[in-house]
Amino acid sequence: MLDVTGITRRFGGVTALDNVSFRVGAGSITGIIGPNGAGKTTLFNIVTGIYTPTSGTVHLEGKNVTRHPPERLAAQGMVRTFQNIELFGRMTVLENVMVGLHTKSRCGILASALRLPWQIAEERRLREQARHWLDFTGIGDLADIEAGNLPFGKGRLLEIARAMALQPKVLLMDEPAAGLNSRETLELARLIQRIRETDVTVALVEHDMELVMDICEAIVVLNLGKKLAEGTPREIQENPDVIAAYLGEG
Ligand SMILES: Nc1ncnc2c1ncn2[C@@H]1O[C@H](COP(=O)(O)OP(=O)(O)OP(=O)(O)O)[C@@H](O)[C@H]1O
Repeated sequence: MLDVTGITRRFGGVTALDNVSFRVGAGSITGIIGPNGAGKTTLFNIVTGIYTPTSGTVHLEGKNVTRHPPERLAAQGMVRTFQNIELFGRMTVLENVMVGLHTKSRCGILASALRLPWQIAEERRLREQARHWLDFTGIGDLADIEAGNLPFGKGRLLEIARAMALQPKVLLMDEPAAGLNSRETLELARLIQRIRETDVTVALVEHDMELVMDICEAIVVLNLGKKLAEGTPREIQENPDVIAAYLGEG
């Protein structure tokens, strides 16, 4: 589904990533982990088109998408969520999802202001889709409140609803559990599993080991810019190099 091959990224004299390759299998939940400074964020930003690699390629379903900007990647089926949630605080929860849908619809926000009959029908269709994804993430009852008034954990669910509304093939999540309490993290785990059940491939960068070990079937470990290991949660937990890298961190 997603093939990352030989990615290197240098920032001046610092090699943040050194020849990193891995594959995210279709229909999998894949975790990318590693101690602080391992290169996870840099890798994520390269895969999602925010940074360009110094060398290496990214393929989505066999197509070379290296250096495609985020909007183009979204249209091709790769959508991401951010660690720092970016919502439109003065819009309602429902409108936040609809804004994303408008970018895909033939009816832009300005055009829809003209209120022609087909535009009204289109608007209704987008509203129903947006409601569907709010229900899916469990915040349908909050549709009409201002997004700025959402508690943090619900904001994260809204961001996921907004990403899912774009109907990605692969969803990349940047530390989805950051800032969540243990109950919210458990709910997030179940939600990510339900996302996968809708045939969306998931890759996540995450510090919460319990979450990663619970839901990922494949894990890639980075350390000091290099791929240290990859395998099942069990293989990773038993890998002496991985244990040493994490002990070294503490
Ligand atoms: N824009 C930049 N300019 C210079 N160096 C950078 C830049 N971005 C990252 N680096 C360096 O690249 C290395 C990898 O950083 P990165 O943020 O990708 O790691 P990380 O695994 O995401 O860490 P953390 O878990 O702490 O978020 C670090 O040495 C960092 O200092």
